Amino acid sequence: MTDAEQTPATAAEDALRAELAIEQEHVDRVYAELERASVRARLLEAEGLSRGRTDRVGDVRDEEASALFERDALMFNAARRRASLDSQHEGLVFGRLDLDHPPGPGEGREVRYVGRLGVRDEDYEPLVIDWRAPAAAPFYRSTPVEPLDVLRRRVLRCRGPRVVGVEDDLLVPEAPEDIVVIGDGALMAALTRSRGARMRDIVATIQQHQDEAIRAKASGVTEITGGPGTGKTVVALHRAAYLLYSDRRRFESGGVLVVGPSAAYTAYIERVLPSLGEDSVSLRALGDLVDGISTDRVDAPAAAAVKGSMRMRSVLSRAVRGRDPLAPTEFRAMIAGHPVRLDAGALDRVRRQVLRRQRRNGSWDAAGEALGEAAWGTVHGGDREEFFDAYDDHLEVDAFLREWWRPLDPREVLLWLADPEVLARHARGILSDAEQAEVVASLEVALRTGTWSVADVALVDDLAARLGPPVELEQEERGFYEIEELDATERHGVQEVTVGRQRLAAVEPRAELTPATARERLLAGRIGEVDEYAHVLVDEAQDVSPMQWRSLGRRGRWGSWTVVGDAAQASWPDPVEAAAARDEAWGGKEPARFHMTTNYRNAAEIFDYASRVIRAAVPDADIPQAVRETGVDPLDLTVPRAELAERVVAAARELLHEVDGLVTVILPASWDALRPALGPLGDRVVAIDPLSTKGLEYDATVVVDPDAIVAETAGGIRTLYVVLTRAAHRMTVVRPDARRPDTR
Ligand SMILES: Nc1ncnc2c1ncn2[C@@H]1O[C@H](COP(=O)(O)OP(=O)(O)OP(=O)(O)O)[C@@H](O)[C@H]1O
Repeated sequence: MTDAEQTPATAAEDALRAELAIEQEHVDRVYAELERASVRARLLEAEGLSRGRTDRVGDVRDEEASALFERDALMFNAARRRASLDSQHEGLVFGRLDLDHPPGPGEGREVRYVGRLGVRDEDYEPLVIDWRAPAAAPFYRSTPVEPLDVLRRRVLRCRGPRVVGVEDDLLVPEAPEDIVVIGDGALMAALTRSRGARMRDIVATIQQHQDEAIRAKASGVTEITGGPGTGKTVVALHRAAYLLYSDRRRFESGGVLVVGPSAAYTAYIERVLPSLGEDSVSLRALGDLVDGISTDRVDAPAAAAVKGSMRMRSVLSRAVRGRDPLAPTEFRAMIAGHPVRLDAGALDRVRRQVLRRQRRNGSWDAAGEALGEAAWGTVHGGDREEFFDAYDDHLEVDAFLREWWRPLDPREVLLWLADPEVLARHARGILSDAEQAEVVASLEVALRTGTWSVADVALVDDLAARLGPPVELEQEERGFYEIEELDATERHGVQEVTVGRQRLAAVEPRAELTPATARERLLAGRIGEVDEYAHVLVDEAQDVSPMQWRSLGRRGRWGSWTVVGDAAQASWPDPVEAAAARDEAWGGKEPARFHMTTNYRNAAEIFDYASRVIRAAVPDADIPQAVRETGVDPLDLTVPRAELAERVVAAARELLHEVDGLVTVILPASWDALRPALGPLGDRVVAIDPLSTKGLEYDATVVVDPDAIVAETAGGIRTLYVVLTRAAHRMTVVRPDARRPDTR
């Protein structure tokens, strides 16, 4: 076939083949260089010389700093990460820029490759530039209006080391002859692809406005807002990777904490940072924020609202200063020949006096001294020094203190509030009777099920901060051996033993070993101390309660913040109180704000449907622009209530034919019984409750009974809006007919 006879289709295929071959050649060079680096790294390691970490210093915005990178160390890192990149079938090299610099220094043509990490050849020439380096910025920043010397931006699609596709954007009105342009643009290609069970990184197609948020300055607070699907989460994660790159010393040693609403969310995003080469970031759900507790159980909305409110602060403060229900209410002893008696009122005064200045768990000595002074105050006559010598060595005093001032576990203090009388004492004038009843009922659920709720975690954290870290009491020799022996006697059926006047709890099995009862399960293990971070990234910030903001604030006291949210998706009932708590957590810093306005997730038809729903209820909702049309409207089916289950199954089955990825059926609690009916459809169909869909996305969704979703969740219509914006490609809504009787 001559050139003249070649059809347009074959010409395009030939052009593509030729371009793929050119790119493959470069990618092969990169992998060969990495192979050499990996051999060198192994040698270094064998010699014990490897540091395993780059020595980067300063801010990489300063191009000069790149000269400080130590090549071998950099390459070691690169080699170490290659294995994980290969296993994920992600491209190490994903971009190419063809630049044409104007006359002056460095004028003329230049080709730059952009990838997940920087690789240099033996002459220190860059083969690939790390996407976060300043030299890669034009890859994200160039536009036809401001091309930044870029002629063509090319996205390479690789499977492992193999180049399988390219997509080009031309940045100048007309391409020079040698510049071939392929495809319709990488962004649309990426958005049309099927979604997996895990979020993917977007390094190859970050948009200009997203790049600005990613590279925003590292200090202070960066706030990213925008409607559903605008890339807030994925941008924030790329920002975390950028911060680690730009100031690794500060952020790797200080730590970066990423917090999301649920364990399902952290599982969904967990691949993004490793695929960008960062695995030193700590991902936590709000229910896992405190070491020693891990939960995803949520309270009923009314209880969660009370427990998350700032008013709980005062209740907890009173509880910590209040009387330990297990503490003795009288102190009696014969000290240096003086009978001493302190009643409950006197003991209360001593306790309040100590706690005015010190935290409970760190004040054993102070409590002992104050008790001694109070005891001495009741003695008439006698020698003070003699009295205190006897007091200090008195076994009964020690035994009393061990009960009266025992170290308190914050979880135990929270459980005190399950007693309505105790709660009423501490919550008087703060919580209404109905609110107190909610708290009691929710703690009863904890005691019944042996599981904390997500809202409890912030309360435990607050109490832990008030109580101070638990201290191990020194074991008196006598007590120590006896307690050990008591464990043995228990095995012989001994139920209760007394040392002096102290009853020991030796009969209780150790919670960590045999968490038999629900209460023991609640108290098993230990509450860890607060880890502080150099950067805290909070996603779905609109749902964080005031008490949860306090927990986060403790972790980011000295750090910088990235906060991501959309008020229209909020399920927290008091946004004003939450905003005040949030500002307090940030230390009153004024945020740098970035607002995202393009919805990259939903097909325009799906998002139109969702935005009509939210606009009716929240006219000022932040509505982004959806960029991708499929030509297929969502289906909205009203079916007889008795047929709902089979119609949902049929809808899910239908969608399985239309998409490649997951079909997710979103079920309000009242339709939860429908789950087993979905089982036979296989593992591409999953069922989930409305609240757990926060931050997630699927190829297709079946939304069951939207009115029930509104009625049964704290966020009401806002939760429904979240649910309606989860599908990328297809959505079917199935609602029971309210007018038809419940029969076929
Ligand atoms: N530049 C981009 N290139 C390719 N895909 C993108 C880009 N920006 C966003 N996306 C995709 O759009 C989808 C939505 O992104 P993301 O989940 O971060 O949005 P969000 O604003 O956090 O949404 P929501 O608030 O609804 O949870 C994701 O699949 C993400 O990968």
